[in-house]
Order: sequence, then structure tokens, then C-alpha cells
Amino acid sequence: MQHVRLGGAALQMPVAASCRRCHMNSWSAVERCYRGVLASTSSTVSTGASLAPVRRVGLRQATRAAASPVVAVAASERPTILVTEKLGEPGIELLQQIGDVDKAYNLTPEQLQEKIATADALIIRSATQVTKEVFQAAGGRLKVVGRAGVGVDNVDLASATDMPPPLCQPSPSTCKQRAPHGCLVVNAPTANTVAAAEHGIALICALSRNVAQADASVKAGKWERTKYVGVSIVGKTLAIMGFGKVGSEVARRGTGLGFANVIAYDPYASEVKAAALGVKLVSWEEALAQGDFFSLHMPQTPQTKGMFNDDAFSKMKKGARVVNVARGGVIDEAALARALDNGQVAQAALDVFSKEPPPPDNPLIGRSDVVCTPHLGASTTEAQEGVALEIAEAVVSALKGELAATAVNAPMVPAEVLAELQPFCQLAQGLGTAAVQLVGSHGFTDIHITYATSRGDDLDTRLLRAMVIKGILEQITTSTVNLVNADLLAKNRGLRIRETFVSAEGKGVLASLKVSLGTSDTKFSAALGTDKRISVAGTVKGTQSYLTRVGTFDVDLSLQGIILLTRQLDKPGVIAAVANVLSKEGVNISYMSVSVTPDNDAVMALGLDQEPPEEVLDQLPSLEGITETCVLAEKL
Ligand SMILES: NC(=O)c1ccc[n+]([C@@H]2O[C@H](COP(=O)([O-])OP(=O)(O)OC[C@H]3O[C@@H](n4cnc5c(N)ncnc54)[C@H](O)[C@@H]3O)[C@@H](O)[C@H]2O)c1
Ligand SMILES: O=C(O)[C@H](O)COP(=O)(O)O
Repeated sequence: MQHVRLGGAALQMPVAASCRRCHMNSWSAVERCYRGVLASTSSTVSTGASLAPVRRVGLRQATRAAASPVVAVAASERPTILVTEKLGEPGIELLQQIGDVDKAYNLTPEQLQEKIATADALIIRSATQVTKEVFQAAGGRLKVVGRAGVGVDNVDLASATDMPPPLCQPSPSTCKQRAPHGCLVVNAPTANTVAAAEHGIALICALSRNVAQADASVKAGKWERTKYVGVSIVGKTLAIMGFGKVGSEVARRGTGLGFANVIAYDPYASEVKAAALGVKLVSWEEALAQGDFFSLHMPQTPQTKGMFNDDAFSKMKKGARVVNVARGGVIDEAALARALDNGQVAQAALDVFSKEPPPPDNPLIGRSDVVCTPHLGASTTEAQEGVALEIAEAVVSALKGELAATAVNAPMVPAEVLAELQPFCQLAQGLGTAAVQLVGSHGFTDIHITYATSRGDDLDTRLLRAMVIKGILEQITTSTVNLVNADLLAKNRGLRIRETFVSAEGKGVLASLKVSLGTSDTKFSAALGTDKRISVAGTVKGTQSYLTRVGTFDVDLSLQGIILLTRQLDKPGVIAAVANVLSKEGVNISYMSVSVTPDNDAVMALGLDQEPPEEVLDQLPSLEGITETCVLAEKL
């Protein structure tokens, strides 16, 4: 017998001539199939997103969150590394030390599918779409995709994780149980942060002094000194919308530019971190009302998509200025064009667009009051060298079969721990996702996880804790959370994590799990426990996760799909009135659970088959007896 270390687990397996699962012979075939067993023991787990102005959260989403624990497979021979977008030379040199680098830029989707079958690793930036078809065309050879930058929105992570194995795909005669082979995806999350922040600052300055327009005018032979009078920055308020890595670097620089105030809206940011940078965290409404310049730095998620819409622009000061180096989709582009038309927004500077490159009919690119750059945020020599090195190191270690610290789709966990705790992963992530949805606009400060277990503090909580953090942070950041980075990401955000064990004799490894968040503000007051913290608890019945408690109210319904929570007086007709409003719109109720206190306060939890339209949700609070409502929804 030989011990093989896979993703941190020492597994015993025979150095066999052929694999019992697919009959492939050779050591690597056995290894690959064994890894497939690991991967296939996990199921797709849930996530979604939730943001303060929106009331939706995903409890089950199968793309970015597909958390099958894939591990990198060591390449046996000198690997081929396909690079499809320009990568800094230091990175190329590092890659050449261990493999053959094939630089092939500007490939069509068809050409990429053709070439990918020859590659062990693929390195991309934001322009290469790595689709399901690409992973299928890889035929199992591709071991790692390296994204030289932050955003992995152009990589189909679910397909990467579930990539079919080589040779034994998909012939039932050679492999009866299809085991996902998995392709590791790694990114370079930090090396371009400063470059993006500097570009944001450059656009703020360019906008305030009409640099781009005046340049074009002079080059057109004109000398229009009165036309291009600008506005000063001094004395103005800079509103940072999204106070993460890039946003906080813009804030740091904004103070030095002379802005009188730098404020930030980010419901999940740490007040301590903001205060240390001299930044005041404010609510969405306050930010819109106070900002003169808006610099956008939130990730694009289903919840942030189009959050700068007609309503948002109408709440800004007349003549506000908007800069976007985040993602094009956070702005409703037609709404911005309308706001510019009526002078509500004076000018905008955009590095990113909902579709890139923007088609000629994009309502913003032809305007003289809009400055555009072609997604240049990360494009400095220094950032590209840094990103190239960061990604080359990650790809090299992945190809060597080592742990990749910036793995996007690879929680590493010993097989025996995985097998035991896997049923509780979905619960842990679902509770994290539900809890963060209940947070109000002031964010939260810490996470407290309570495990009811017969193991006491012998329980290995790394995986469950990571899944709770994943459920919370993947709703609100660009980070992809896994076992490797979960604690660090939480720490970096100033989130304290506390774990408590309560005894649950005879109930198996985990009887129940509770997640509570420290906050002064909630969207659903019934979610506040007696300790004035938002708390949700759940359990696993069979293989299914159940929500069993919201605040001090007992509930009992499947923790998936769309959940409508209502708080109400316990009196005849209230439940029927809610059901009536839903049924009129054809919204089916599949589960229901009502919890009542002695003083007639009740919480009802309804599992719905589809998301209720906004008009329906708007009617509910006005029904007699209903005091508050909240939806935990998903978007598949
Ligand atoms: N233009 C470029 O070339 C370029 C370069 C780097 C990053 N980016 C983009 O910039 C954005 C920020 O990147 P980052 O590295 O700072 O990410 P990050 O995850 O460090 O920060 C994102 C922040 O947004 C906050 N947030 C989430 N939802 C929010 C909401 N509804 N309202 C306000 N804040 C919200 C999060 O709490 C987090 O603090 C991302 O979209 C990223 O893709 C663009
Ligand atoms: O997500 C990122 O890192 C930035 O948007 C930069 O993208 P790029 O590498 O294509 O410039």
C-alpha cells in the first residue's frame, strides 16, 4: 500500500495496474479516479446574494458556488500551458521553467475549443470566455485555469468543477459511474487592486477637468478655453460605493486629493477599518444624498445588477458625477443616459460596460458628457507584472499538485472529514446565506457559530465554518470562499468568528447548527434573538437541510428555494389573507410553518415555488395583522 496525499488527506490506495471504477490502467488513472470519488461525494451547495437595498438572497445556486472539492492533478510530463491573452513577461518566464508555453491570442471560440485539447493549463484575462463547451473540448486533459486578475465571471466554474474525466468519459461500458474529474480554477486577486484604484482616481480627475474632451478638441484644431471650465474637487464629497479592496484604496487616495469628506456605502464593511482611513460609513440613502462624486466598487451579483437605476440617480444631488471601474452591469445604462439627459448626473466616466466591447448602440459611449476607457483598470505595467507572477506561481503550484492559495473552486478537506460532514455543508452555507440576508443597512460585526454535537470541541469544524463564511461572504464580495481562504477573508474584513459547542448526546455528529451575526440593525426584527443578535438555526433530516429557528421563533421548513417570512398577530384571517394575495398571482405555497408566542406574536415561514412579483410583496405589509415581511429568495 502507498500513502497518497490528496488535498491534504493521506489516503490509502493500491498502486494498482488498473482502476476498478473505469478500468483505466496506470498510476495516474487510478489517482484521477480516486479524486473523482472525493469530488463525487460532495453535492452542489447553495449560495446567492443579498444587499441592503434589495431583499433577495440565494439559498441554492449551482454556478459560482458549485463547491465540489476538486484538487489539482500533478502533470506527469512537461505540461503545455496555453496563454490566450497577453501576460506579463515575468510570468511567462516562470511558466517556461516548468512547461511549454503556447501563446495564442485573439482565438475565436471555435479555435479555443480546438486548441484546448492540447493544454494542461490555460491562462486568461477577462476577454476569454471559458465555457462549458471549452471544458468539454478539453477532454479531461486540462488541469488548471489561471485567471490573471480578479473577476472569474468569464469562467464557467460549475463546468470546471464537474469536468468529465479523460478516457472514461462518457462511455458506460468503460466507466459505469461517471466521476467528475474537476479542473482547478485559480485567480490573482490582489495584484491589480492599486491599479484599479489609481484608474478610478484618474477618471475622477479627468472628469472634473474635462481632460479627455479638451484633448480631443485641441487635437481637432480648436482652442475652447471657456467651454471646458471644470469643477474643483476641494470641498466636495466623494462617495465610495463598495468599500472592499479597490474602494478602500480609492478612499485612501481621495483624502489626499482634497475632498472635504470621503464617505462610503457598504453594508458589509468594517467600521473600524473605515474609521482608520478617515472614512465615514453611511447608509445607501445618505450616500446618494451627500455624494458629489460617486466611485463604484461593488462586485456584480444578481443583487447589485442595475442598482444604479432611475431611482438611485433621482436621489443624488443634481449635477452629481459618477465613475465606474467595477463592473458595467451595476449601472442601468439606459437610466444613466436619462439622468445625463436631464442634468441629474452632470458627467460620468466608465471603464466597464454591461457588454464589452460596448456595441455601437450603447446609449453612453457616443456622449460628450461621458468619458470611456476600454476596461483599463488593471492595465499598468506594474499591475500586469504582478498579476502575471501571481497567476504563474498559482498555476505552477497547481500543476505540481500543491495547494493553491488562490483556488477559486477547491475546498481542500480530508476525505473522512468530508464524508462525515458533507450533509451539513449545505446547511452551513444556507444558514450563512439566510443570516446575511436578514442584516439591515448597518452591516454586521462578527459571526458566532454554535454546533450542537456529541463530539464536543473534538468536532473538526474547518469545513462547516468555511461553508458558513462562504454563505455569508459570497453574497457580498467578489471573493470565492473555500477552505483555504475562508478564515483569512473573514479576518481581512474585520469579522470576528466565535464557535461554541453545546452537547447533543446520541444525535450523531451534528444535531443542529446556529449562525448568529452581531448587528444593530435588521430587516426582520423577529430574527433578533434575546441577545439582540440576528440568528438562524437549522438541522439536516435525511439529506435535506431544514431551517428550524429564526430569532426566538421555531420554524420548520426546507432551507432551499424561496422562503417568505412574515411577522404577524396570531388572529383569524391573517394567514388566509397572505395566502390569498399569493394565490391571486399564482404563487404556490409548498411548505408552511407558524410559530406563536403566548402574547399572540407569530412568525410564519412559507416555502414558495416561485419568487413573488414585487407588486405582491408590496401588498403584504399593508394586510391587517402583518407587522413585517422578508423574502429569502434564490435566482438560479
Ligand atoms: N476595471 C478593472 O479593470 C477592475 C480591476 C480590479 C477590480 N475590478 C472590479 O472592481 C470591483 C471591486 O473589486 P475588489 O477587489 O475591491 O472586490 P472586494 O470583494 O474586495 O470588494 C467589494 C466590496 O463591495 C461590497 N459590496 C457588496 N455588495 C454591495 C452593495 N450592494 N453595496 C455596496 N457595497 C457592496 C462588499 O462588501 C465589498 O467590500 C469588482 O467588481 C472587480 O471585478 C475592476
Ligand atoms: O477582474 C479584474 O481583475 C479586472 O476587471 C481586470 O481585468 P483584465 O485582466 O481583463 O484587465
